[in-house]
Amino acid sequence: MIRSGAQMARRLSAGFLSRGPLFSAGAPAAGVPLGPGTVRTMVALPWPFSSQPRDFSLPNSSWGSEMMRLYEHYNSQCEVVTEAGERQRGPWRRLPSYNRSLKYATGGVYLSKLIQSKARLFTRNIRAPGAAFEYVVFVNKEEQRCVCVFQAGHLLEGPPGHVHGGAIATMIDAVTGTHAAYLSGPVMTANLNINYRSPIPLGSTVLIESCLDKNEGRKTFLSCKVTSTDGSKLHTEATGLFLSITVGKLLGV
Ligand SMILES: CCCCCCCCCCCCCCCC(=O)SCCNC(=O)CCNC(=O)[C@H](O)C(C)(C)COP(=O)(O)OP(=O)(O)OC[C@H]1O[C@@H](n2cnc3c(N)ncnc32)[C@H](O)[C@@H]1OP(=O)(O)O
Repeated sequence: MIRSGAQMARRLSAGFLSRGPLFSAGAPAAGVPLGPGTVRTMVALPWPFSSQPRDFSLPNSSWGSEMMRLYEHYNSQCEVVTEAGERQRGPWRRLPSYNRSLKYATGGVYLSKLIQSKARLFTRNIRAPGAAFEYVVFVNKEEQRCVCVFQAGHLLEGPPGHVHGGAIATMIDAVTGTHAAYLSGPVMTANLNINYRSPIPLGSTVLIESCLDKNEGRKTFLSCKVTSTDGSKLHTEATGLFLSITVGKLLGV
């Protein structure tokens, strides 16, 4: 059956809307029950021999002690054990991250084929662990807050020994954009306003925090701070405006 671009966009749009949040990843997390009596475990085979997509938000050998400490801090709050010994979802949720982000977003596989099969998420296309953007994003739905633990690799140098301002802007866009998409569905960055307050040493781990300021119709306003991991040093602050878009907009119909 031949469909017009507009028909295809409507179908995809309906698919996105009816199939839940963008971040229901294609591959289930480790140990997630799939149905009565079945538990699929995502075995940590050394990439690239695994048939599963690589989730870049999981620890790898390049992560330093501070990156690991903060990962464990937030990850331990993704699941809590009640007094009765039951496991329950905690206040935080780790968002998976793939280099074909659209393909592994719910319903995105068709869209990723239509747009460009070779497309890769900019921050996730350098294979060497630790060379560039190492990060993991956690969201707290109740507090409408998002935290990213970011370790900046040697390929991101700008001023000698420090992180390039464009790489910092990239991470701010990625974190606030992910947060906006989590809150509001498909969005595009309309405005980013960034103030650089103190340089980030290359190789260091920093925290990038995004908070919802307000929602007004199609507009999601967020503010963002990049700080040292103990919060004592402010590196960068930013505000962002994201506009909700239809899938048709991405397809240009
Ligand atoms: C399907 C997705 C699944 C994804 C699942 C995986 C997720 C994996 C996470 C990856 C995370 C990476 C996140 C990267 C995100 C980018 O980097 S996006 C790339 C950079 N951004 C762009 O290229 C956007 C380019 N600009 C545009 O396409 C269009 O201008 C926009 C932003 C879509 C807006 O166009 P529009 O929809 O026609 O809206 P328009 O009618 O012009 O304006 C609507 C309202 O917004 C206001 N407005 C528009 N622009 C502005 C502005 N710059 N400043 C202030 N107000 C503005 C207007 O004044 C108007 O206000 P009202 O009059 O309604 O009060």
